[in-house]
Amino acid sequence: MTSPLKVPVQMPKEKWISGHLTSFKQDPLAFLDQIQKEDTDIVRLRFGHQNIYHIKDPDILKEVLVTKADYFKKAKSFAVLKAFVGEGLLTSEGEVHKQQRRRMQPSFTESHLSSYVMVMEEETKEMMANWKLDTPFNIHTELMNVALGIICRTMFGTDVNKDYLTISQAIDEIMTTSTKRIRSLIKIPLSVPTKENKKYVQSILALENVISSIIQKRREQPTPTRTDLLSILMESRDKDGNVMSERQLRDEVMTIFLAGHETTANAMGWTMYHVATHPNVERKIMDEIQEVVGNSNLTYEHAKQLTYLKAAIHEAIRLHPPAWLFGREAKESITIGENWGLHKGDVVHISPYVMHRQKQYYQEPDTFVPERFLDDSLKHNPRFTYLPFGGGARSCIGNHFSIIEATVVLATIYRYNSINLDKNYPVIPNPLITLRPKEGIMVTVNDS
Ligand code: HEM
Repeated sequence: MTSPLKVPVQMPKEKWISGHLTSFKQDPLAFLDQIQKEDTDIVRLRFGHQNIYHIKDPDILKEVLVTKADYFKKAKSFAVLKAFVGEGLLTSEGEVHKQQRRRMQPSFTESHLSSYVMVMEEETKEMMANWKLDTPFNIHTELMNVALGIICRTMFGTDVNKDYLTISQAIDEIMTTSTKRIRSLIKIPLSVPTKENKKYVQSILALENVISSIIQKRREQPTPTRTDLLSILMESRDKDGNVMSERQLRDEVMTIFLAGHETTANAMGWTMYHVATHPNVERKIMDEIQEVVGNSNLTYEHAKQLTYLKAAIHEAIRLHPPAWLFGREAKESITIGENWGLHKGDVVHISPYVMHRQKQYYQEPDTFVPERFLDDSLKHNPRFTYLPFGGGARSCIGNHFSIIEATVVLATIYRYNSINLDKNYPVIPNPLITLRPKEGIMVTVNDS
């Protein structure tokens, strides 16, 4: 006899129509703290008519992301992202996804990563050349621009220097409005010309223009010896010998363009924020850089050896994971964990923010301690207690790229500078699609 399906505990305080969506929208991180406090592996929520199961147990996460992954697809909220990334790697499903992932993987292998280090260092030095000592500035904006420069040069073999302002304004608009649309029960179709829709569509068009000119430039100056991602995408053929459609090419370039710089810039920003509030950590990072790199140019081998800096990056994205919440949707009825029953269409929430702050896996979970990634304290933790890059077949393709990038950029900065937070500007996390510092991070720079 099969045991009856279990129904997870329902979060308290739901509203009649919106369910828990109203309290979630008011303060998403405080809402996640409430979920953290619930003494159960899965918490049941309702956003309007949508059932949501928030999973807190690493073994059940493994089922959703790995062992039973075929029963799930990307969550419905990803439909909003399709307005700008279309059917790129992040949002596509099934065979299209598998084929595209196979095509793009070579750009992320170790041999390619090592060839990107010089560009990463160069872009960082160019950024630093404009810094004025002891004058406050927003380092988060600088990191966004440097990450954008790096992704464009390494993946698409071009730079977009003159477009920084247009791009950053468009991205801010897209992030804010998409988040609003994801959290609205009623979404006004983009074809309806409301003021908000018009601004949103214009921002998407502004990015599309940037992407089109990247592709156009390559068409006008093809270089057969190139091996960057753009060449791979433009030259690869399917089993019938056909090249990728214009639309697919645009979607993949847009996906890498967006997913490849915003998240890494946030990871670097949060690391700099935590390091600035822990001067002893900054000192250790500087000493390590001096010991490993000395007076040489930074290389991939150096980056691999900067273990303390990398521990600080991992610790920062433990506390402030750029991808703080993502989801899946059940394609059919299925049970997970101890016979918890999900129906077709139910949504599963996975939050690195929640997983990374669980007391049973992290001592003093809210404290910044890079050393925990170097000693044995996390050794016995189950696999999905740390998942800043997701897991399974849909895990982040840019995982190693972003860690190398953050290591090279931050090593180049801390090699020459000490960074102090400007106390007049508090740093507040803003959970949009990614977890960003709300008004950026104001700092002053001193010689080290
Ligand atoms: C610290 C930086 C980054 C973080 C925290 C991050 C996080 C994530 C997470 C959590 C996922 C999985 C989402 C899901 O399962 O629904 C993901 C997927 C993805 N990421 Fe990243 N990412 C980062 C950097 C990058 C970079 C540098 C690139 C590209 C150069 C990139 C491209 C992608 C793509 C294309 C996917 C979809 C992969 C697939 O479904 O096959 N990401 N990322």
